[in-house]
Amino acid sequence: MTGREPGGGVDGIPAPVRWDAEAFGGPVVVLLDQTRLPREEAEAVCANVPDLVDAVQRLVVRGAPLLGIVGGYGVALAAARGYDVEGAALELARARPTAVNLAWGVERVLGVYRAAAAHGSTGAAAGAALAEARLLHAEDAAASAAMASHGLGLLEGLLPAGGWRLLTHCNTGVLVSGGAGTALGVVRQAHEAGRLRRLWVDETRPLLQGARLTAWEAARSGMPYSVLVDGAAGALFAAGEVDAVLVGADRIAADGSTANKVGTYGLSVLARHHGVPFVVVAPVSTVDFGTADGAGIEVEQRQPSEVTEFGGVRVAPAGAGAFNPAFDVTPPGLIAAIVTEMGVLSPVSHETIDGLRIRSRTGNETMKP
Ligand SMILES: CSC[C@H]1O[C@H](OP(=O)(O)O)[C@H](O)[C@@H]1O
Repeated sequence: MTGREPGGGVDGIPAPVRWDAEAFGGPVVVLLDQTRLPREEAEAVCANVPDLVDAVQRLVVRGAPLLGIVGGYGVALAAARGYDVEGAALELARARPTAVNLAWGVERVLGVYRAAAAHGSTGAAAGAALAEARLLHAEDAAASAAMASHGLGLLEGLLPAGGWRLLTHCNTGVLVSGGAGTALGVVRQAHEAGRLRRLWVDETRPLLQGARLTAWEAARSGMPYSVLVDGAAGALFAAGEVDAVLVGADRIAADGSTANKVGTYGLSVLARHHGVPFVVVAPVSTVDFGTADGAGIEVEQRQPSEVTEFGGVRVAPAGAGAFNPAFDVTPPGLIAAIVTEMGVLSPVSHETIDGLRIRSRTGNETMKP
C-alpha cells in the first residue's frame, strides 16, 4: 500500500493544503508553495482571501480538484474571519477561468453557508461552511482512490501483460488533489501493482509542472521515470515506447471535449496516429454540464513573460510577442476513455462500462451522446 500519512500526504509528499485554526493566531489556509518545489518545501499561509486569490493566480496552489478544495476553504476562511463572504466567493470563483472545480467548490460551500446563515448565527454558518469544506476535501481524497482503482482496471483490460510504459503531461498527483491525484494516481497504483516499467514525464513548458512536480512525486514514490522535453514525445511514439497516455482535466464539456494543460491536444493526435490509448482521468466535479462543447470552454491566457523568459532571464528578444494559453481542448473523438470516481466513462456514449450515466449535480441533464 502507498505510504499514506495520517491527515493527508502520500509517500512522504506533504498534503498541498490544510486548514489551521491554532498555529497562526487565527484561522488560516496553509498551502504547500508549488512554485518553490522541488528545491524547497515551503508553506504559504493565507489569512485572507486576497492572499488566497494571489496564490491561485501565481500557481502557488494549482490543479483542478485542488482548486475546488481551496475554493471551499476560501469561503470558510472569509466566514470564519467575518469578511464579506459573498464578495470573497466572487473573487475566488474568478481567480482562474478554466478549471470548473474552483467555482464549483466555492458555490458548494457558499450554498451551505447561506442556508445556515438564513436560519442561525453567522458563527454557526461559519462552522457549517468549514464542515462542508472539510467534507469536500475528504470526498476528493476518496475520489482519488476510486479513480486509481478504476484506472488500473482499465489499463489491465487495454494493455498487454507485463510492465507498461506510460506517458503523462503536466502534474496530476498528490499536488492537485485531496489524495493521490488523478492521472498520476492511476500511475502510482500501477506502480504499486508492479505494472509500471517506465513513466515518461513531459516537462510541460512553460512552468515545468512535469519536470518540477511530477518528477518530484515520482521520485518520492520510487517510480522508474524519465523527463523529456515536450517536443520529444513524438519520437517516443514513433519508437513504439509508449503503451498509453494518461492526463488530467480542468474542464470536461457536456460532449466530452476536455480542456487540459497546453500540449495535451497534440499528445492526443500523436496517440491516435500511433494507435495508443489516450485516457483522461478526472473526478466528476470536473465535468461541466453547463458548457455544451469545447468551443464554450474559456481557455486562460497567461503572461507572455512565462514564454519569453526562463528563470527570470529574458531569452526571447525584447518586444517579442508570445502565445501562452494555459490549456488546450481535446475533442471527444480522440479520447479512449474518461476515468472518474464513478467509473470509466466512454467520451462518446458518456456511459460508464456498467451503463451508469454520469448525471449533473442537479440530477437532470446527462452527458450528451
Ligand atoms: C488533474 S488537475 C491538474 C491539471 O491542472 C493543471 O493545470 P495548472 O497546473 O495550470 O493548474 C493541468 O491542466 C493538469 O492536468
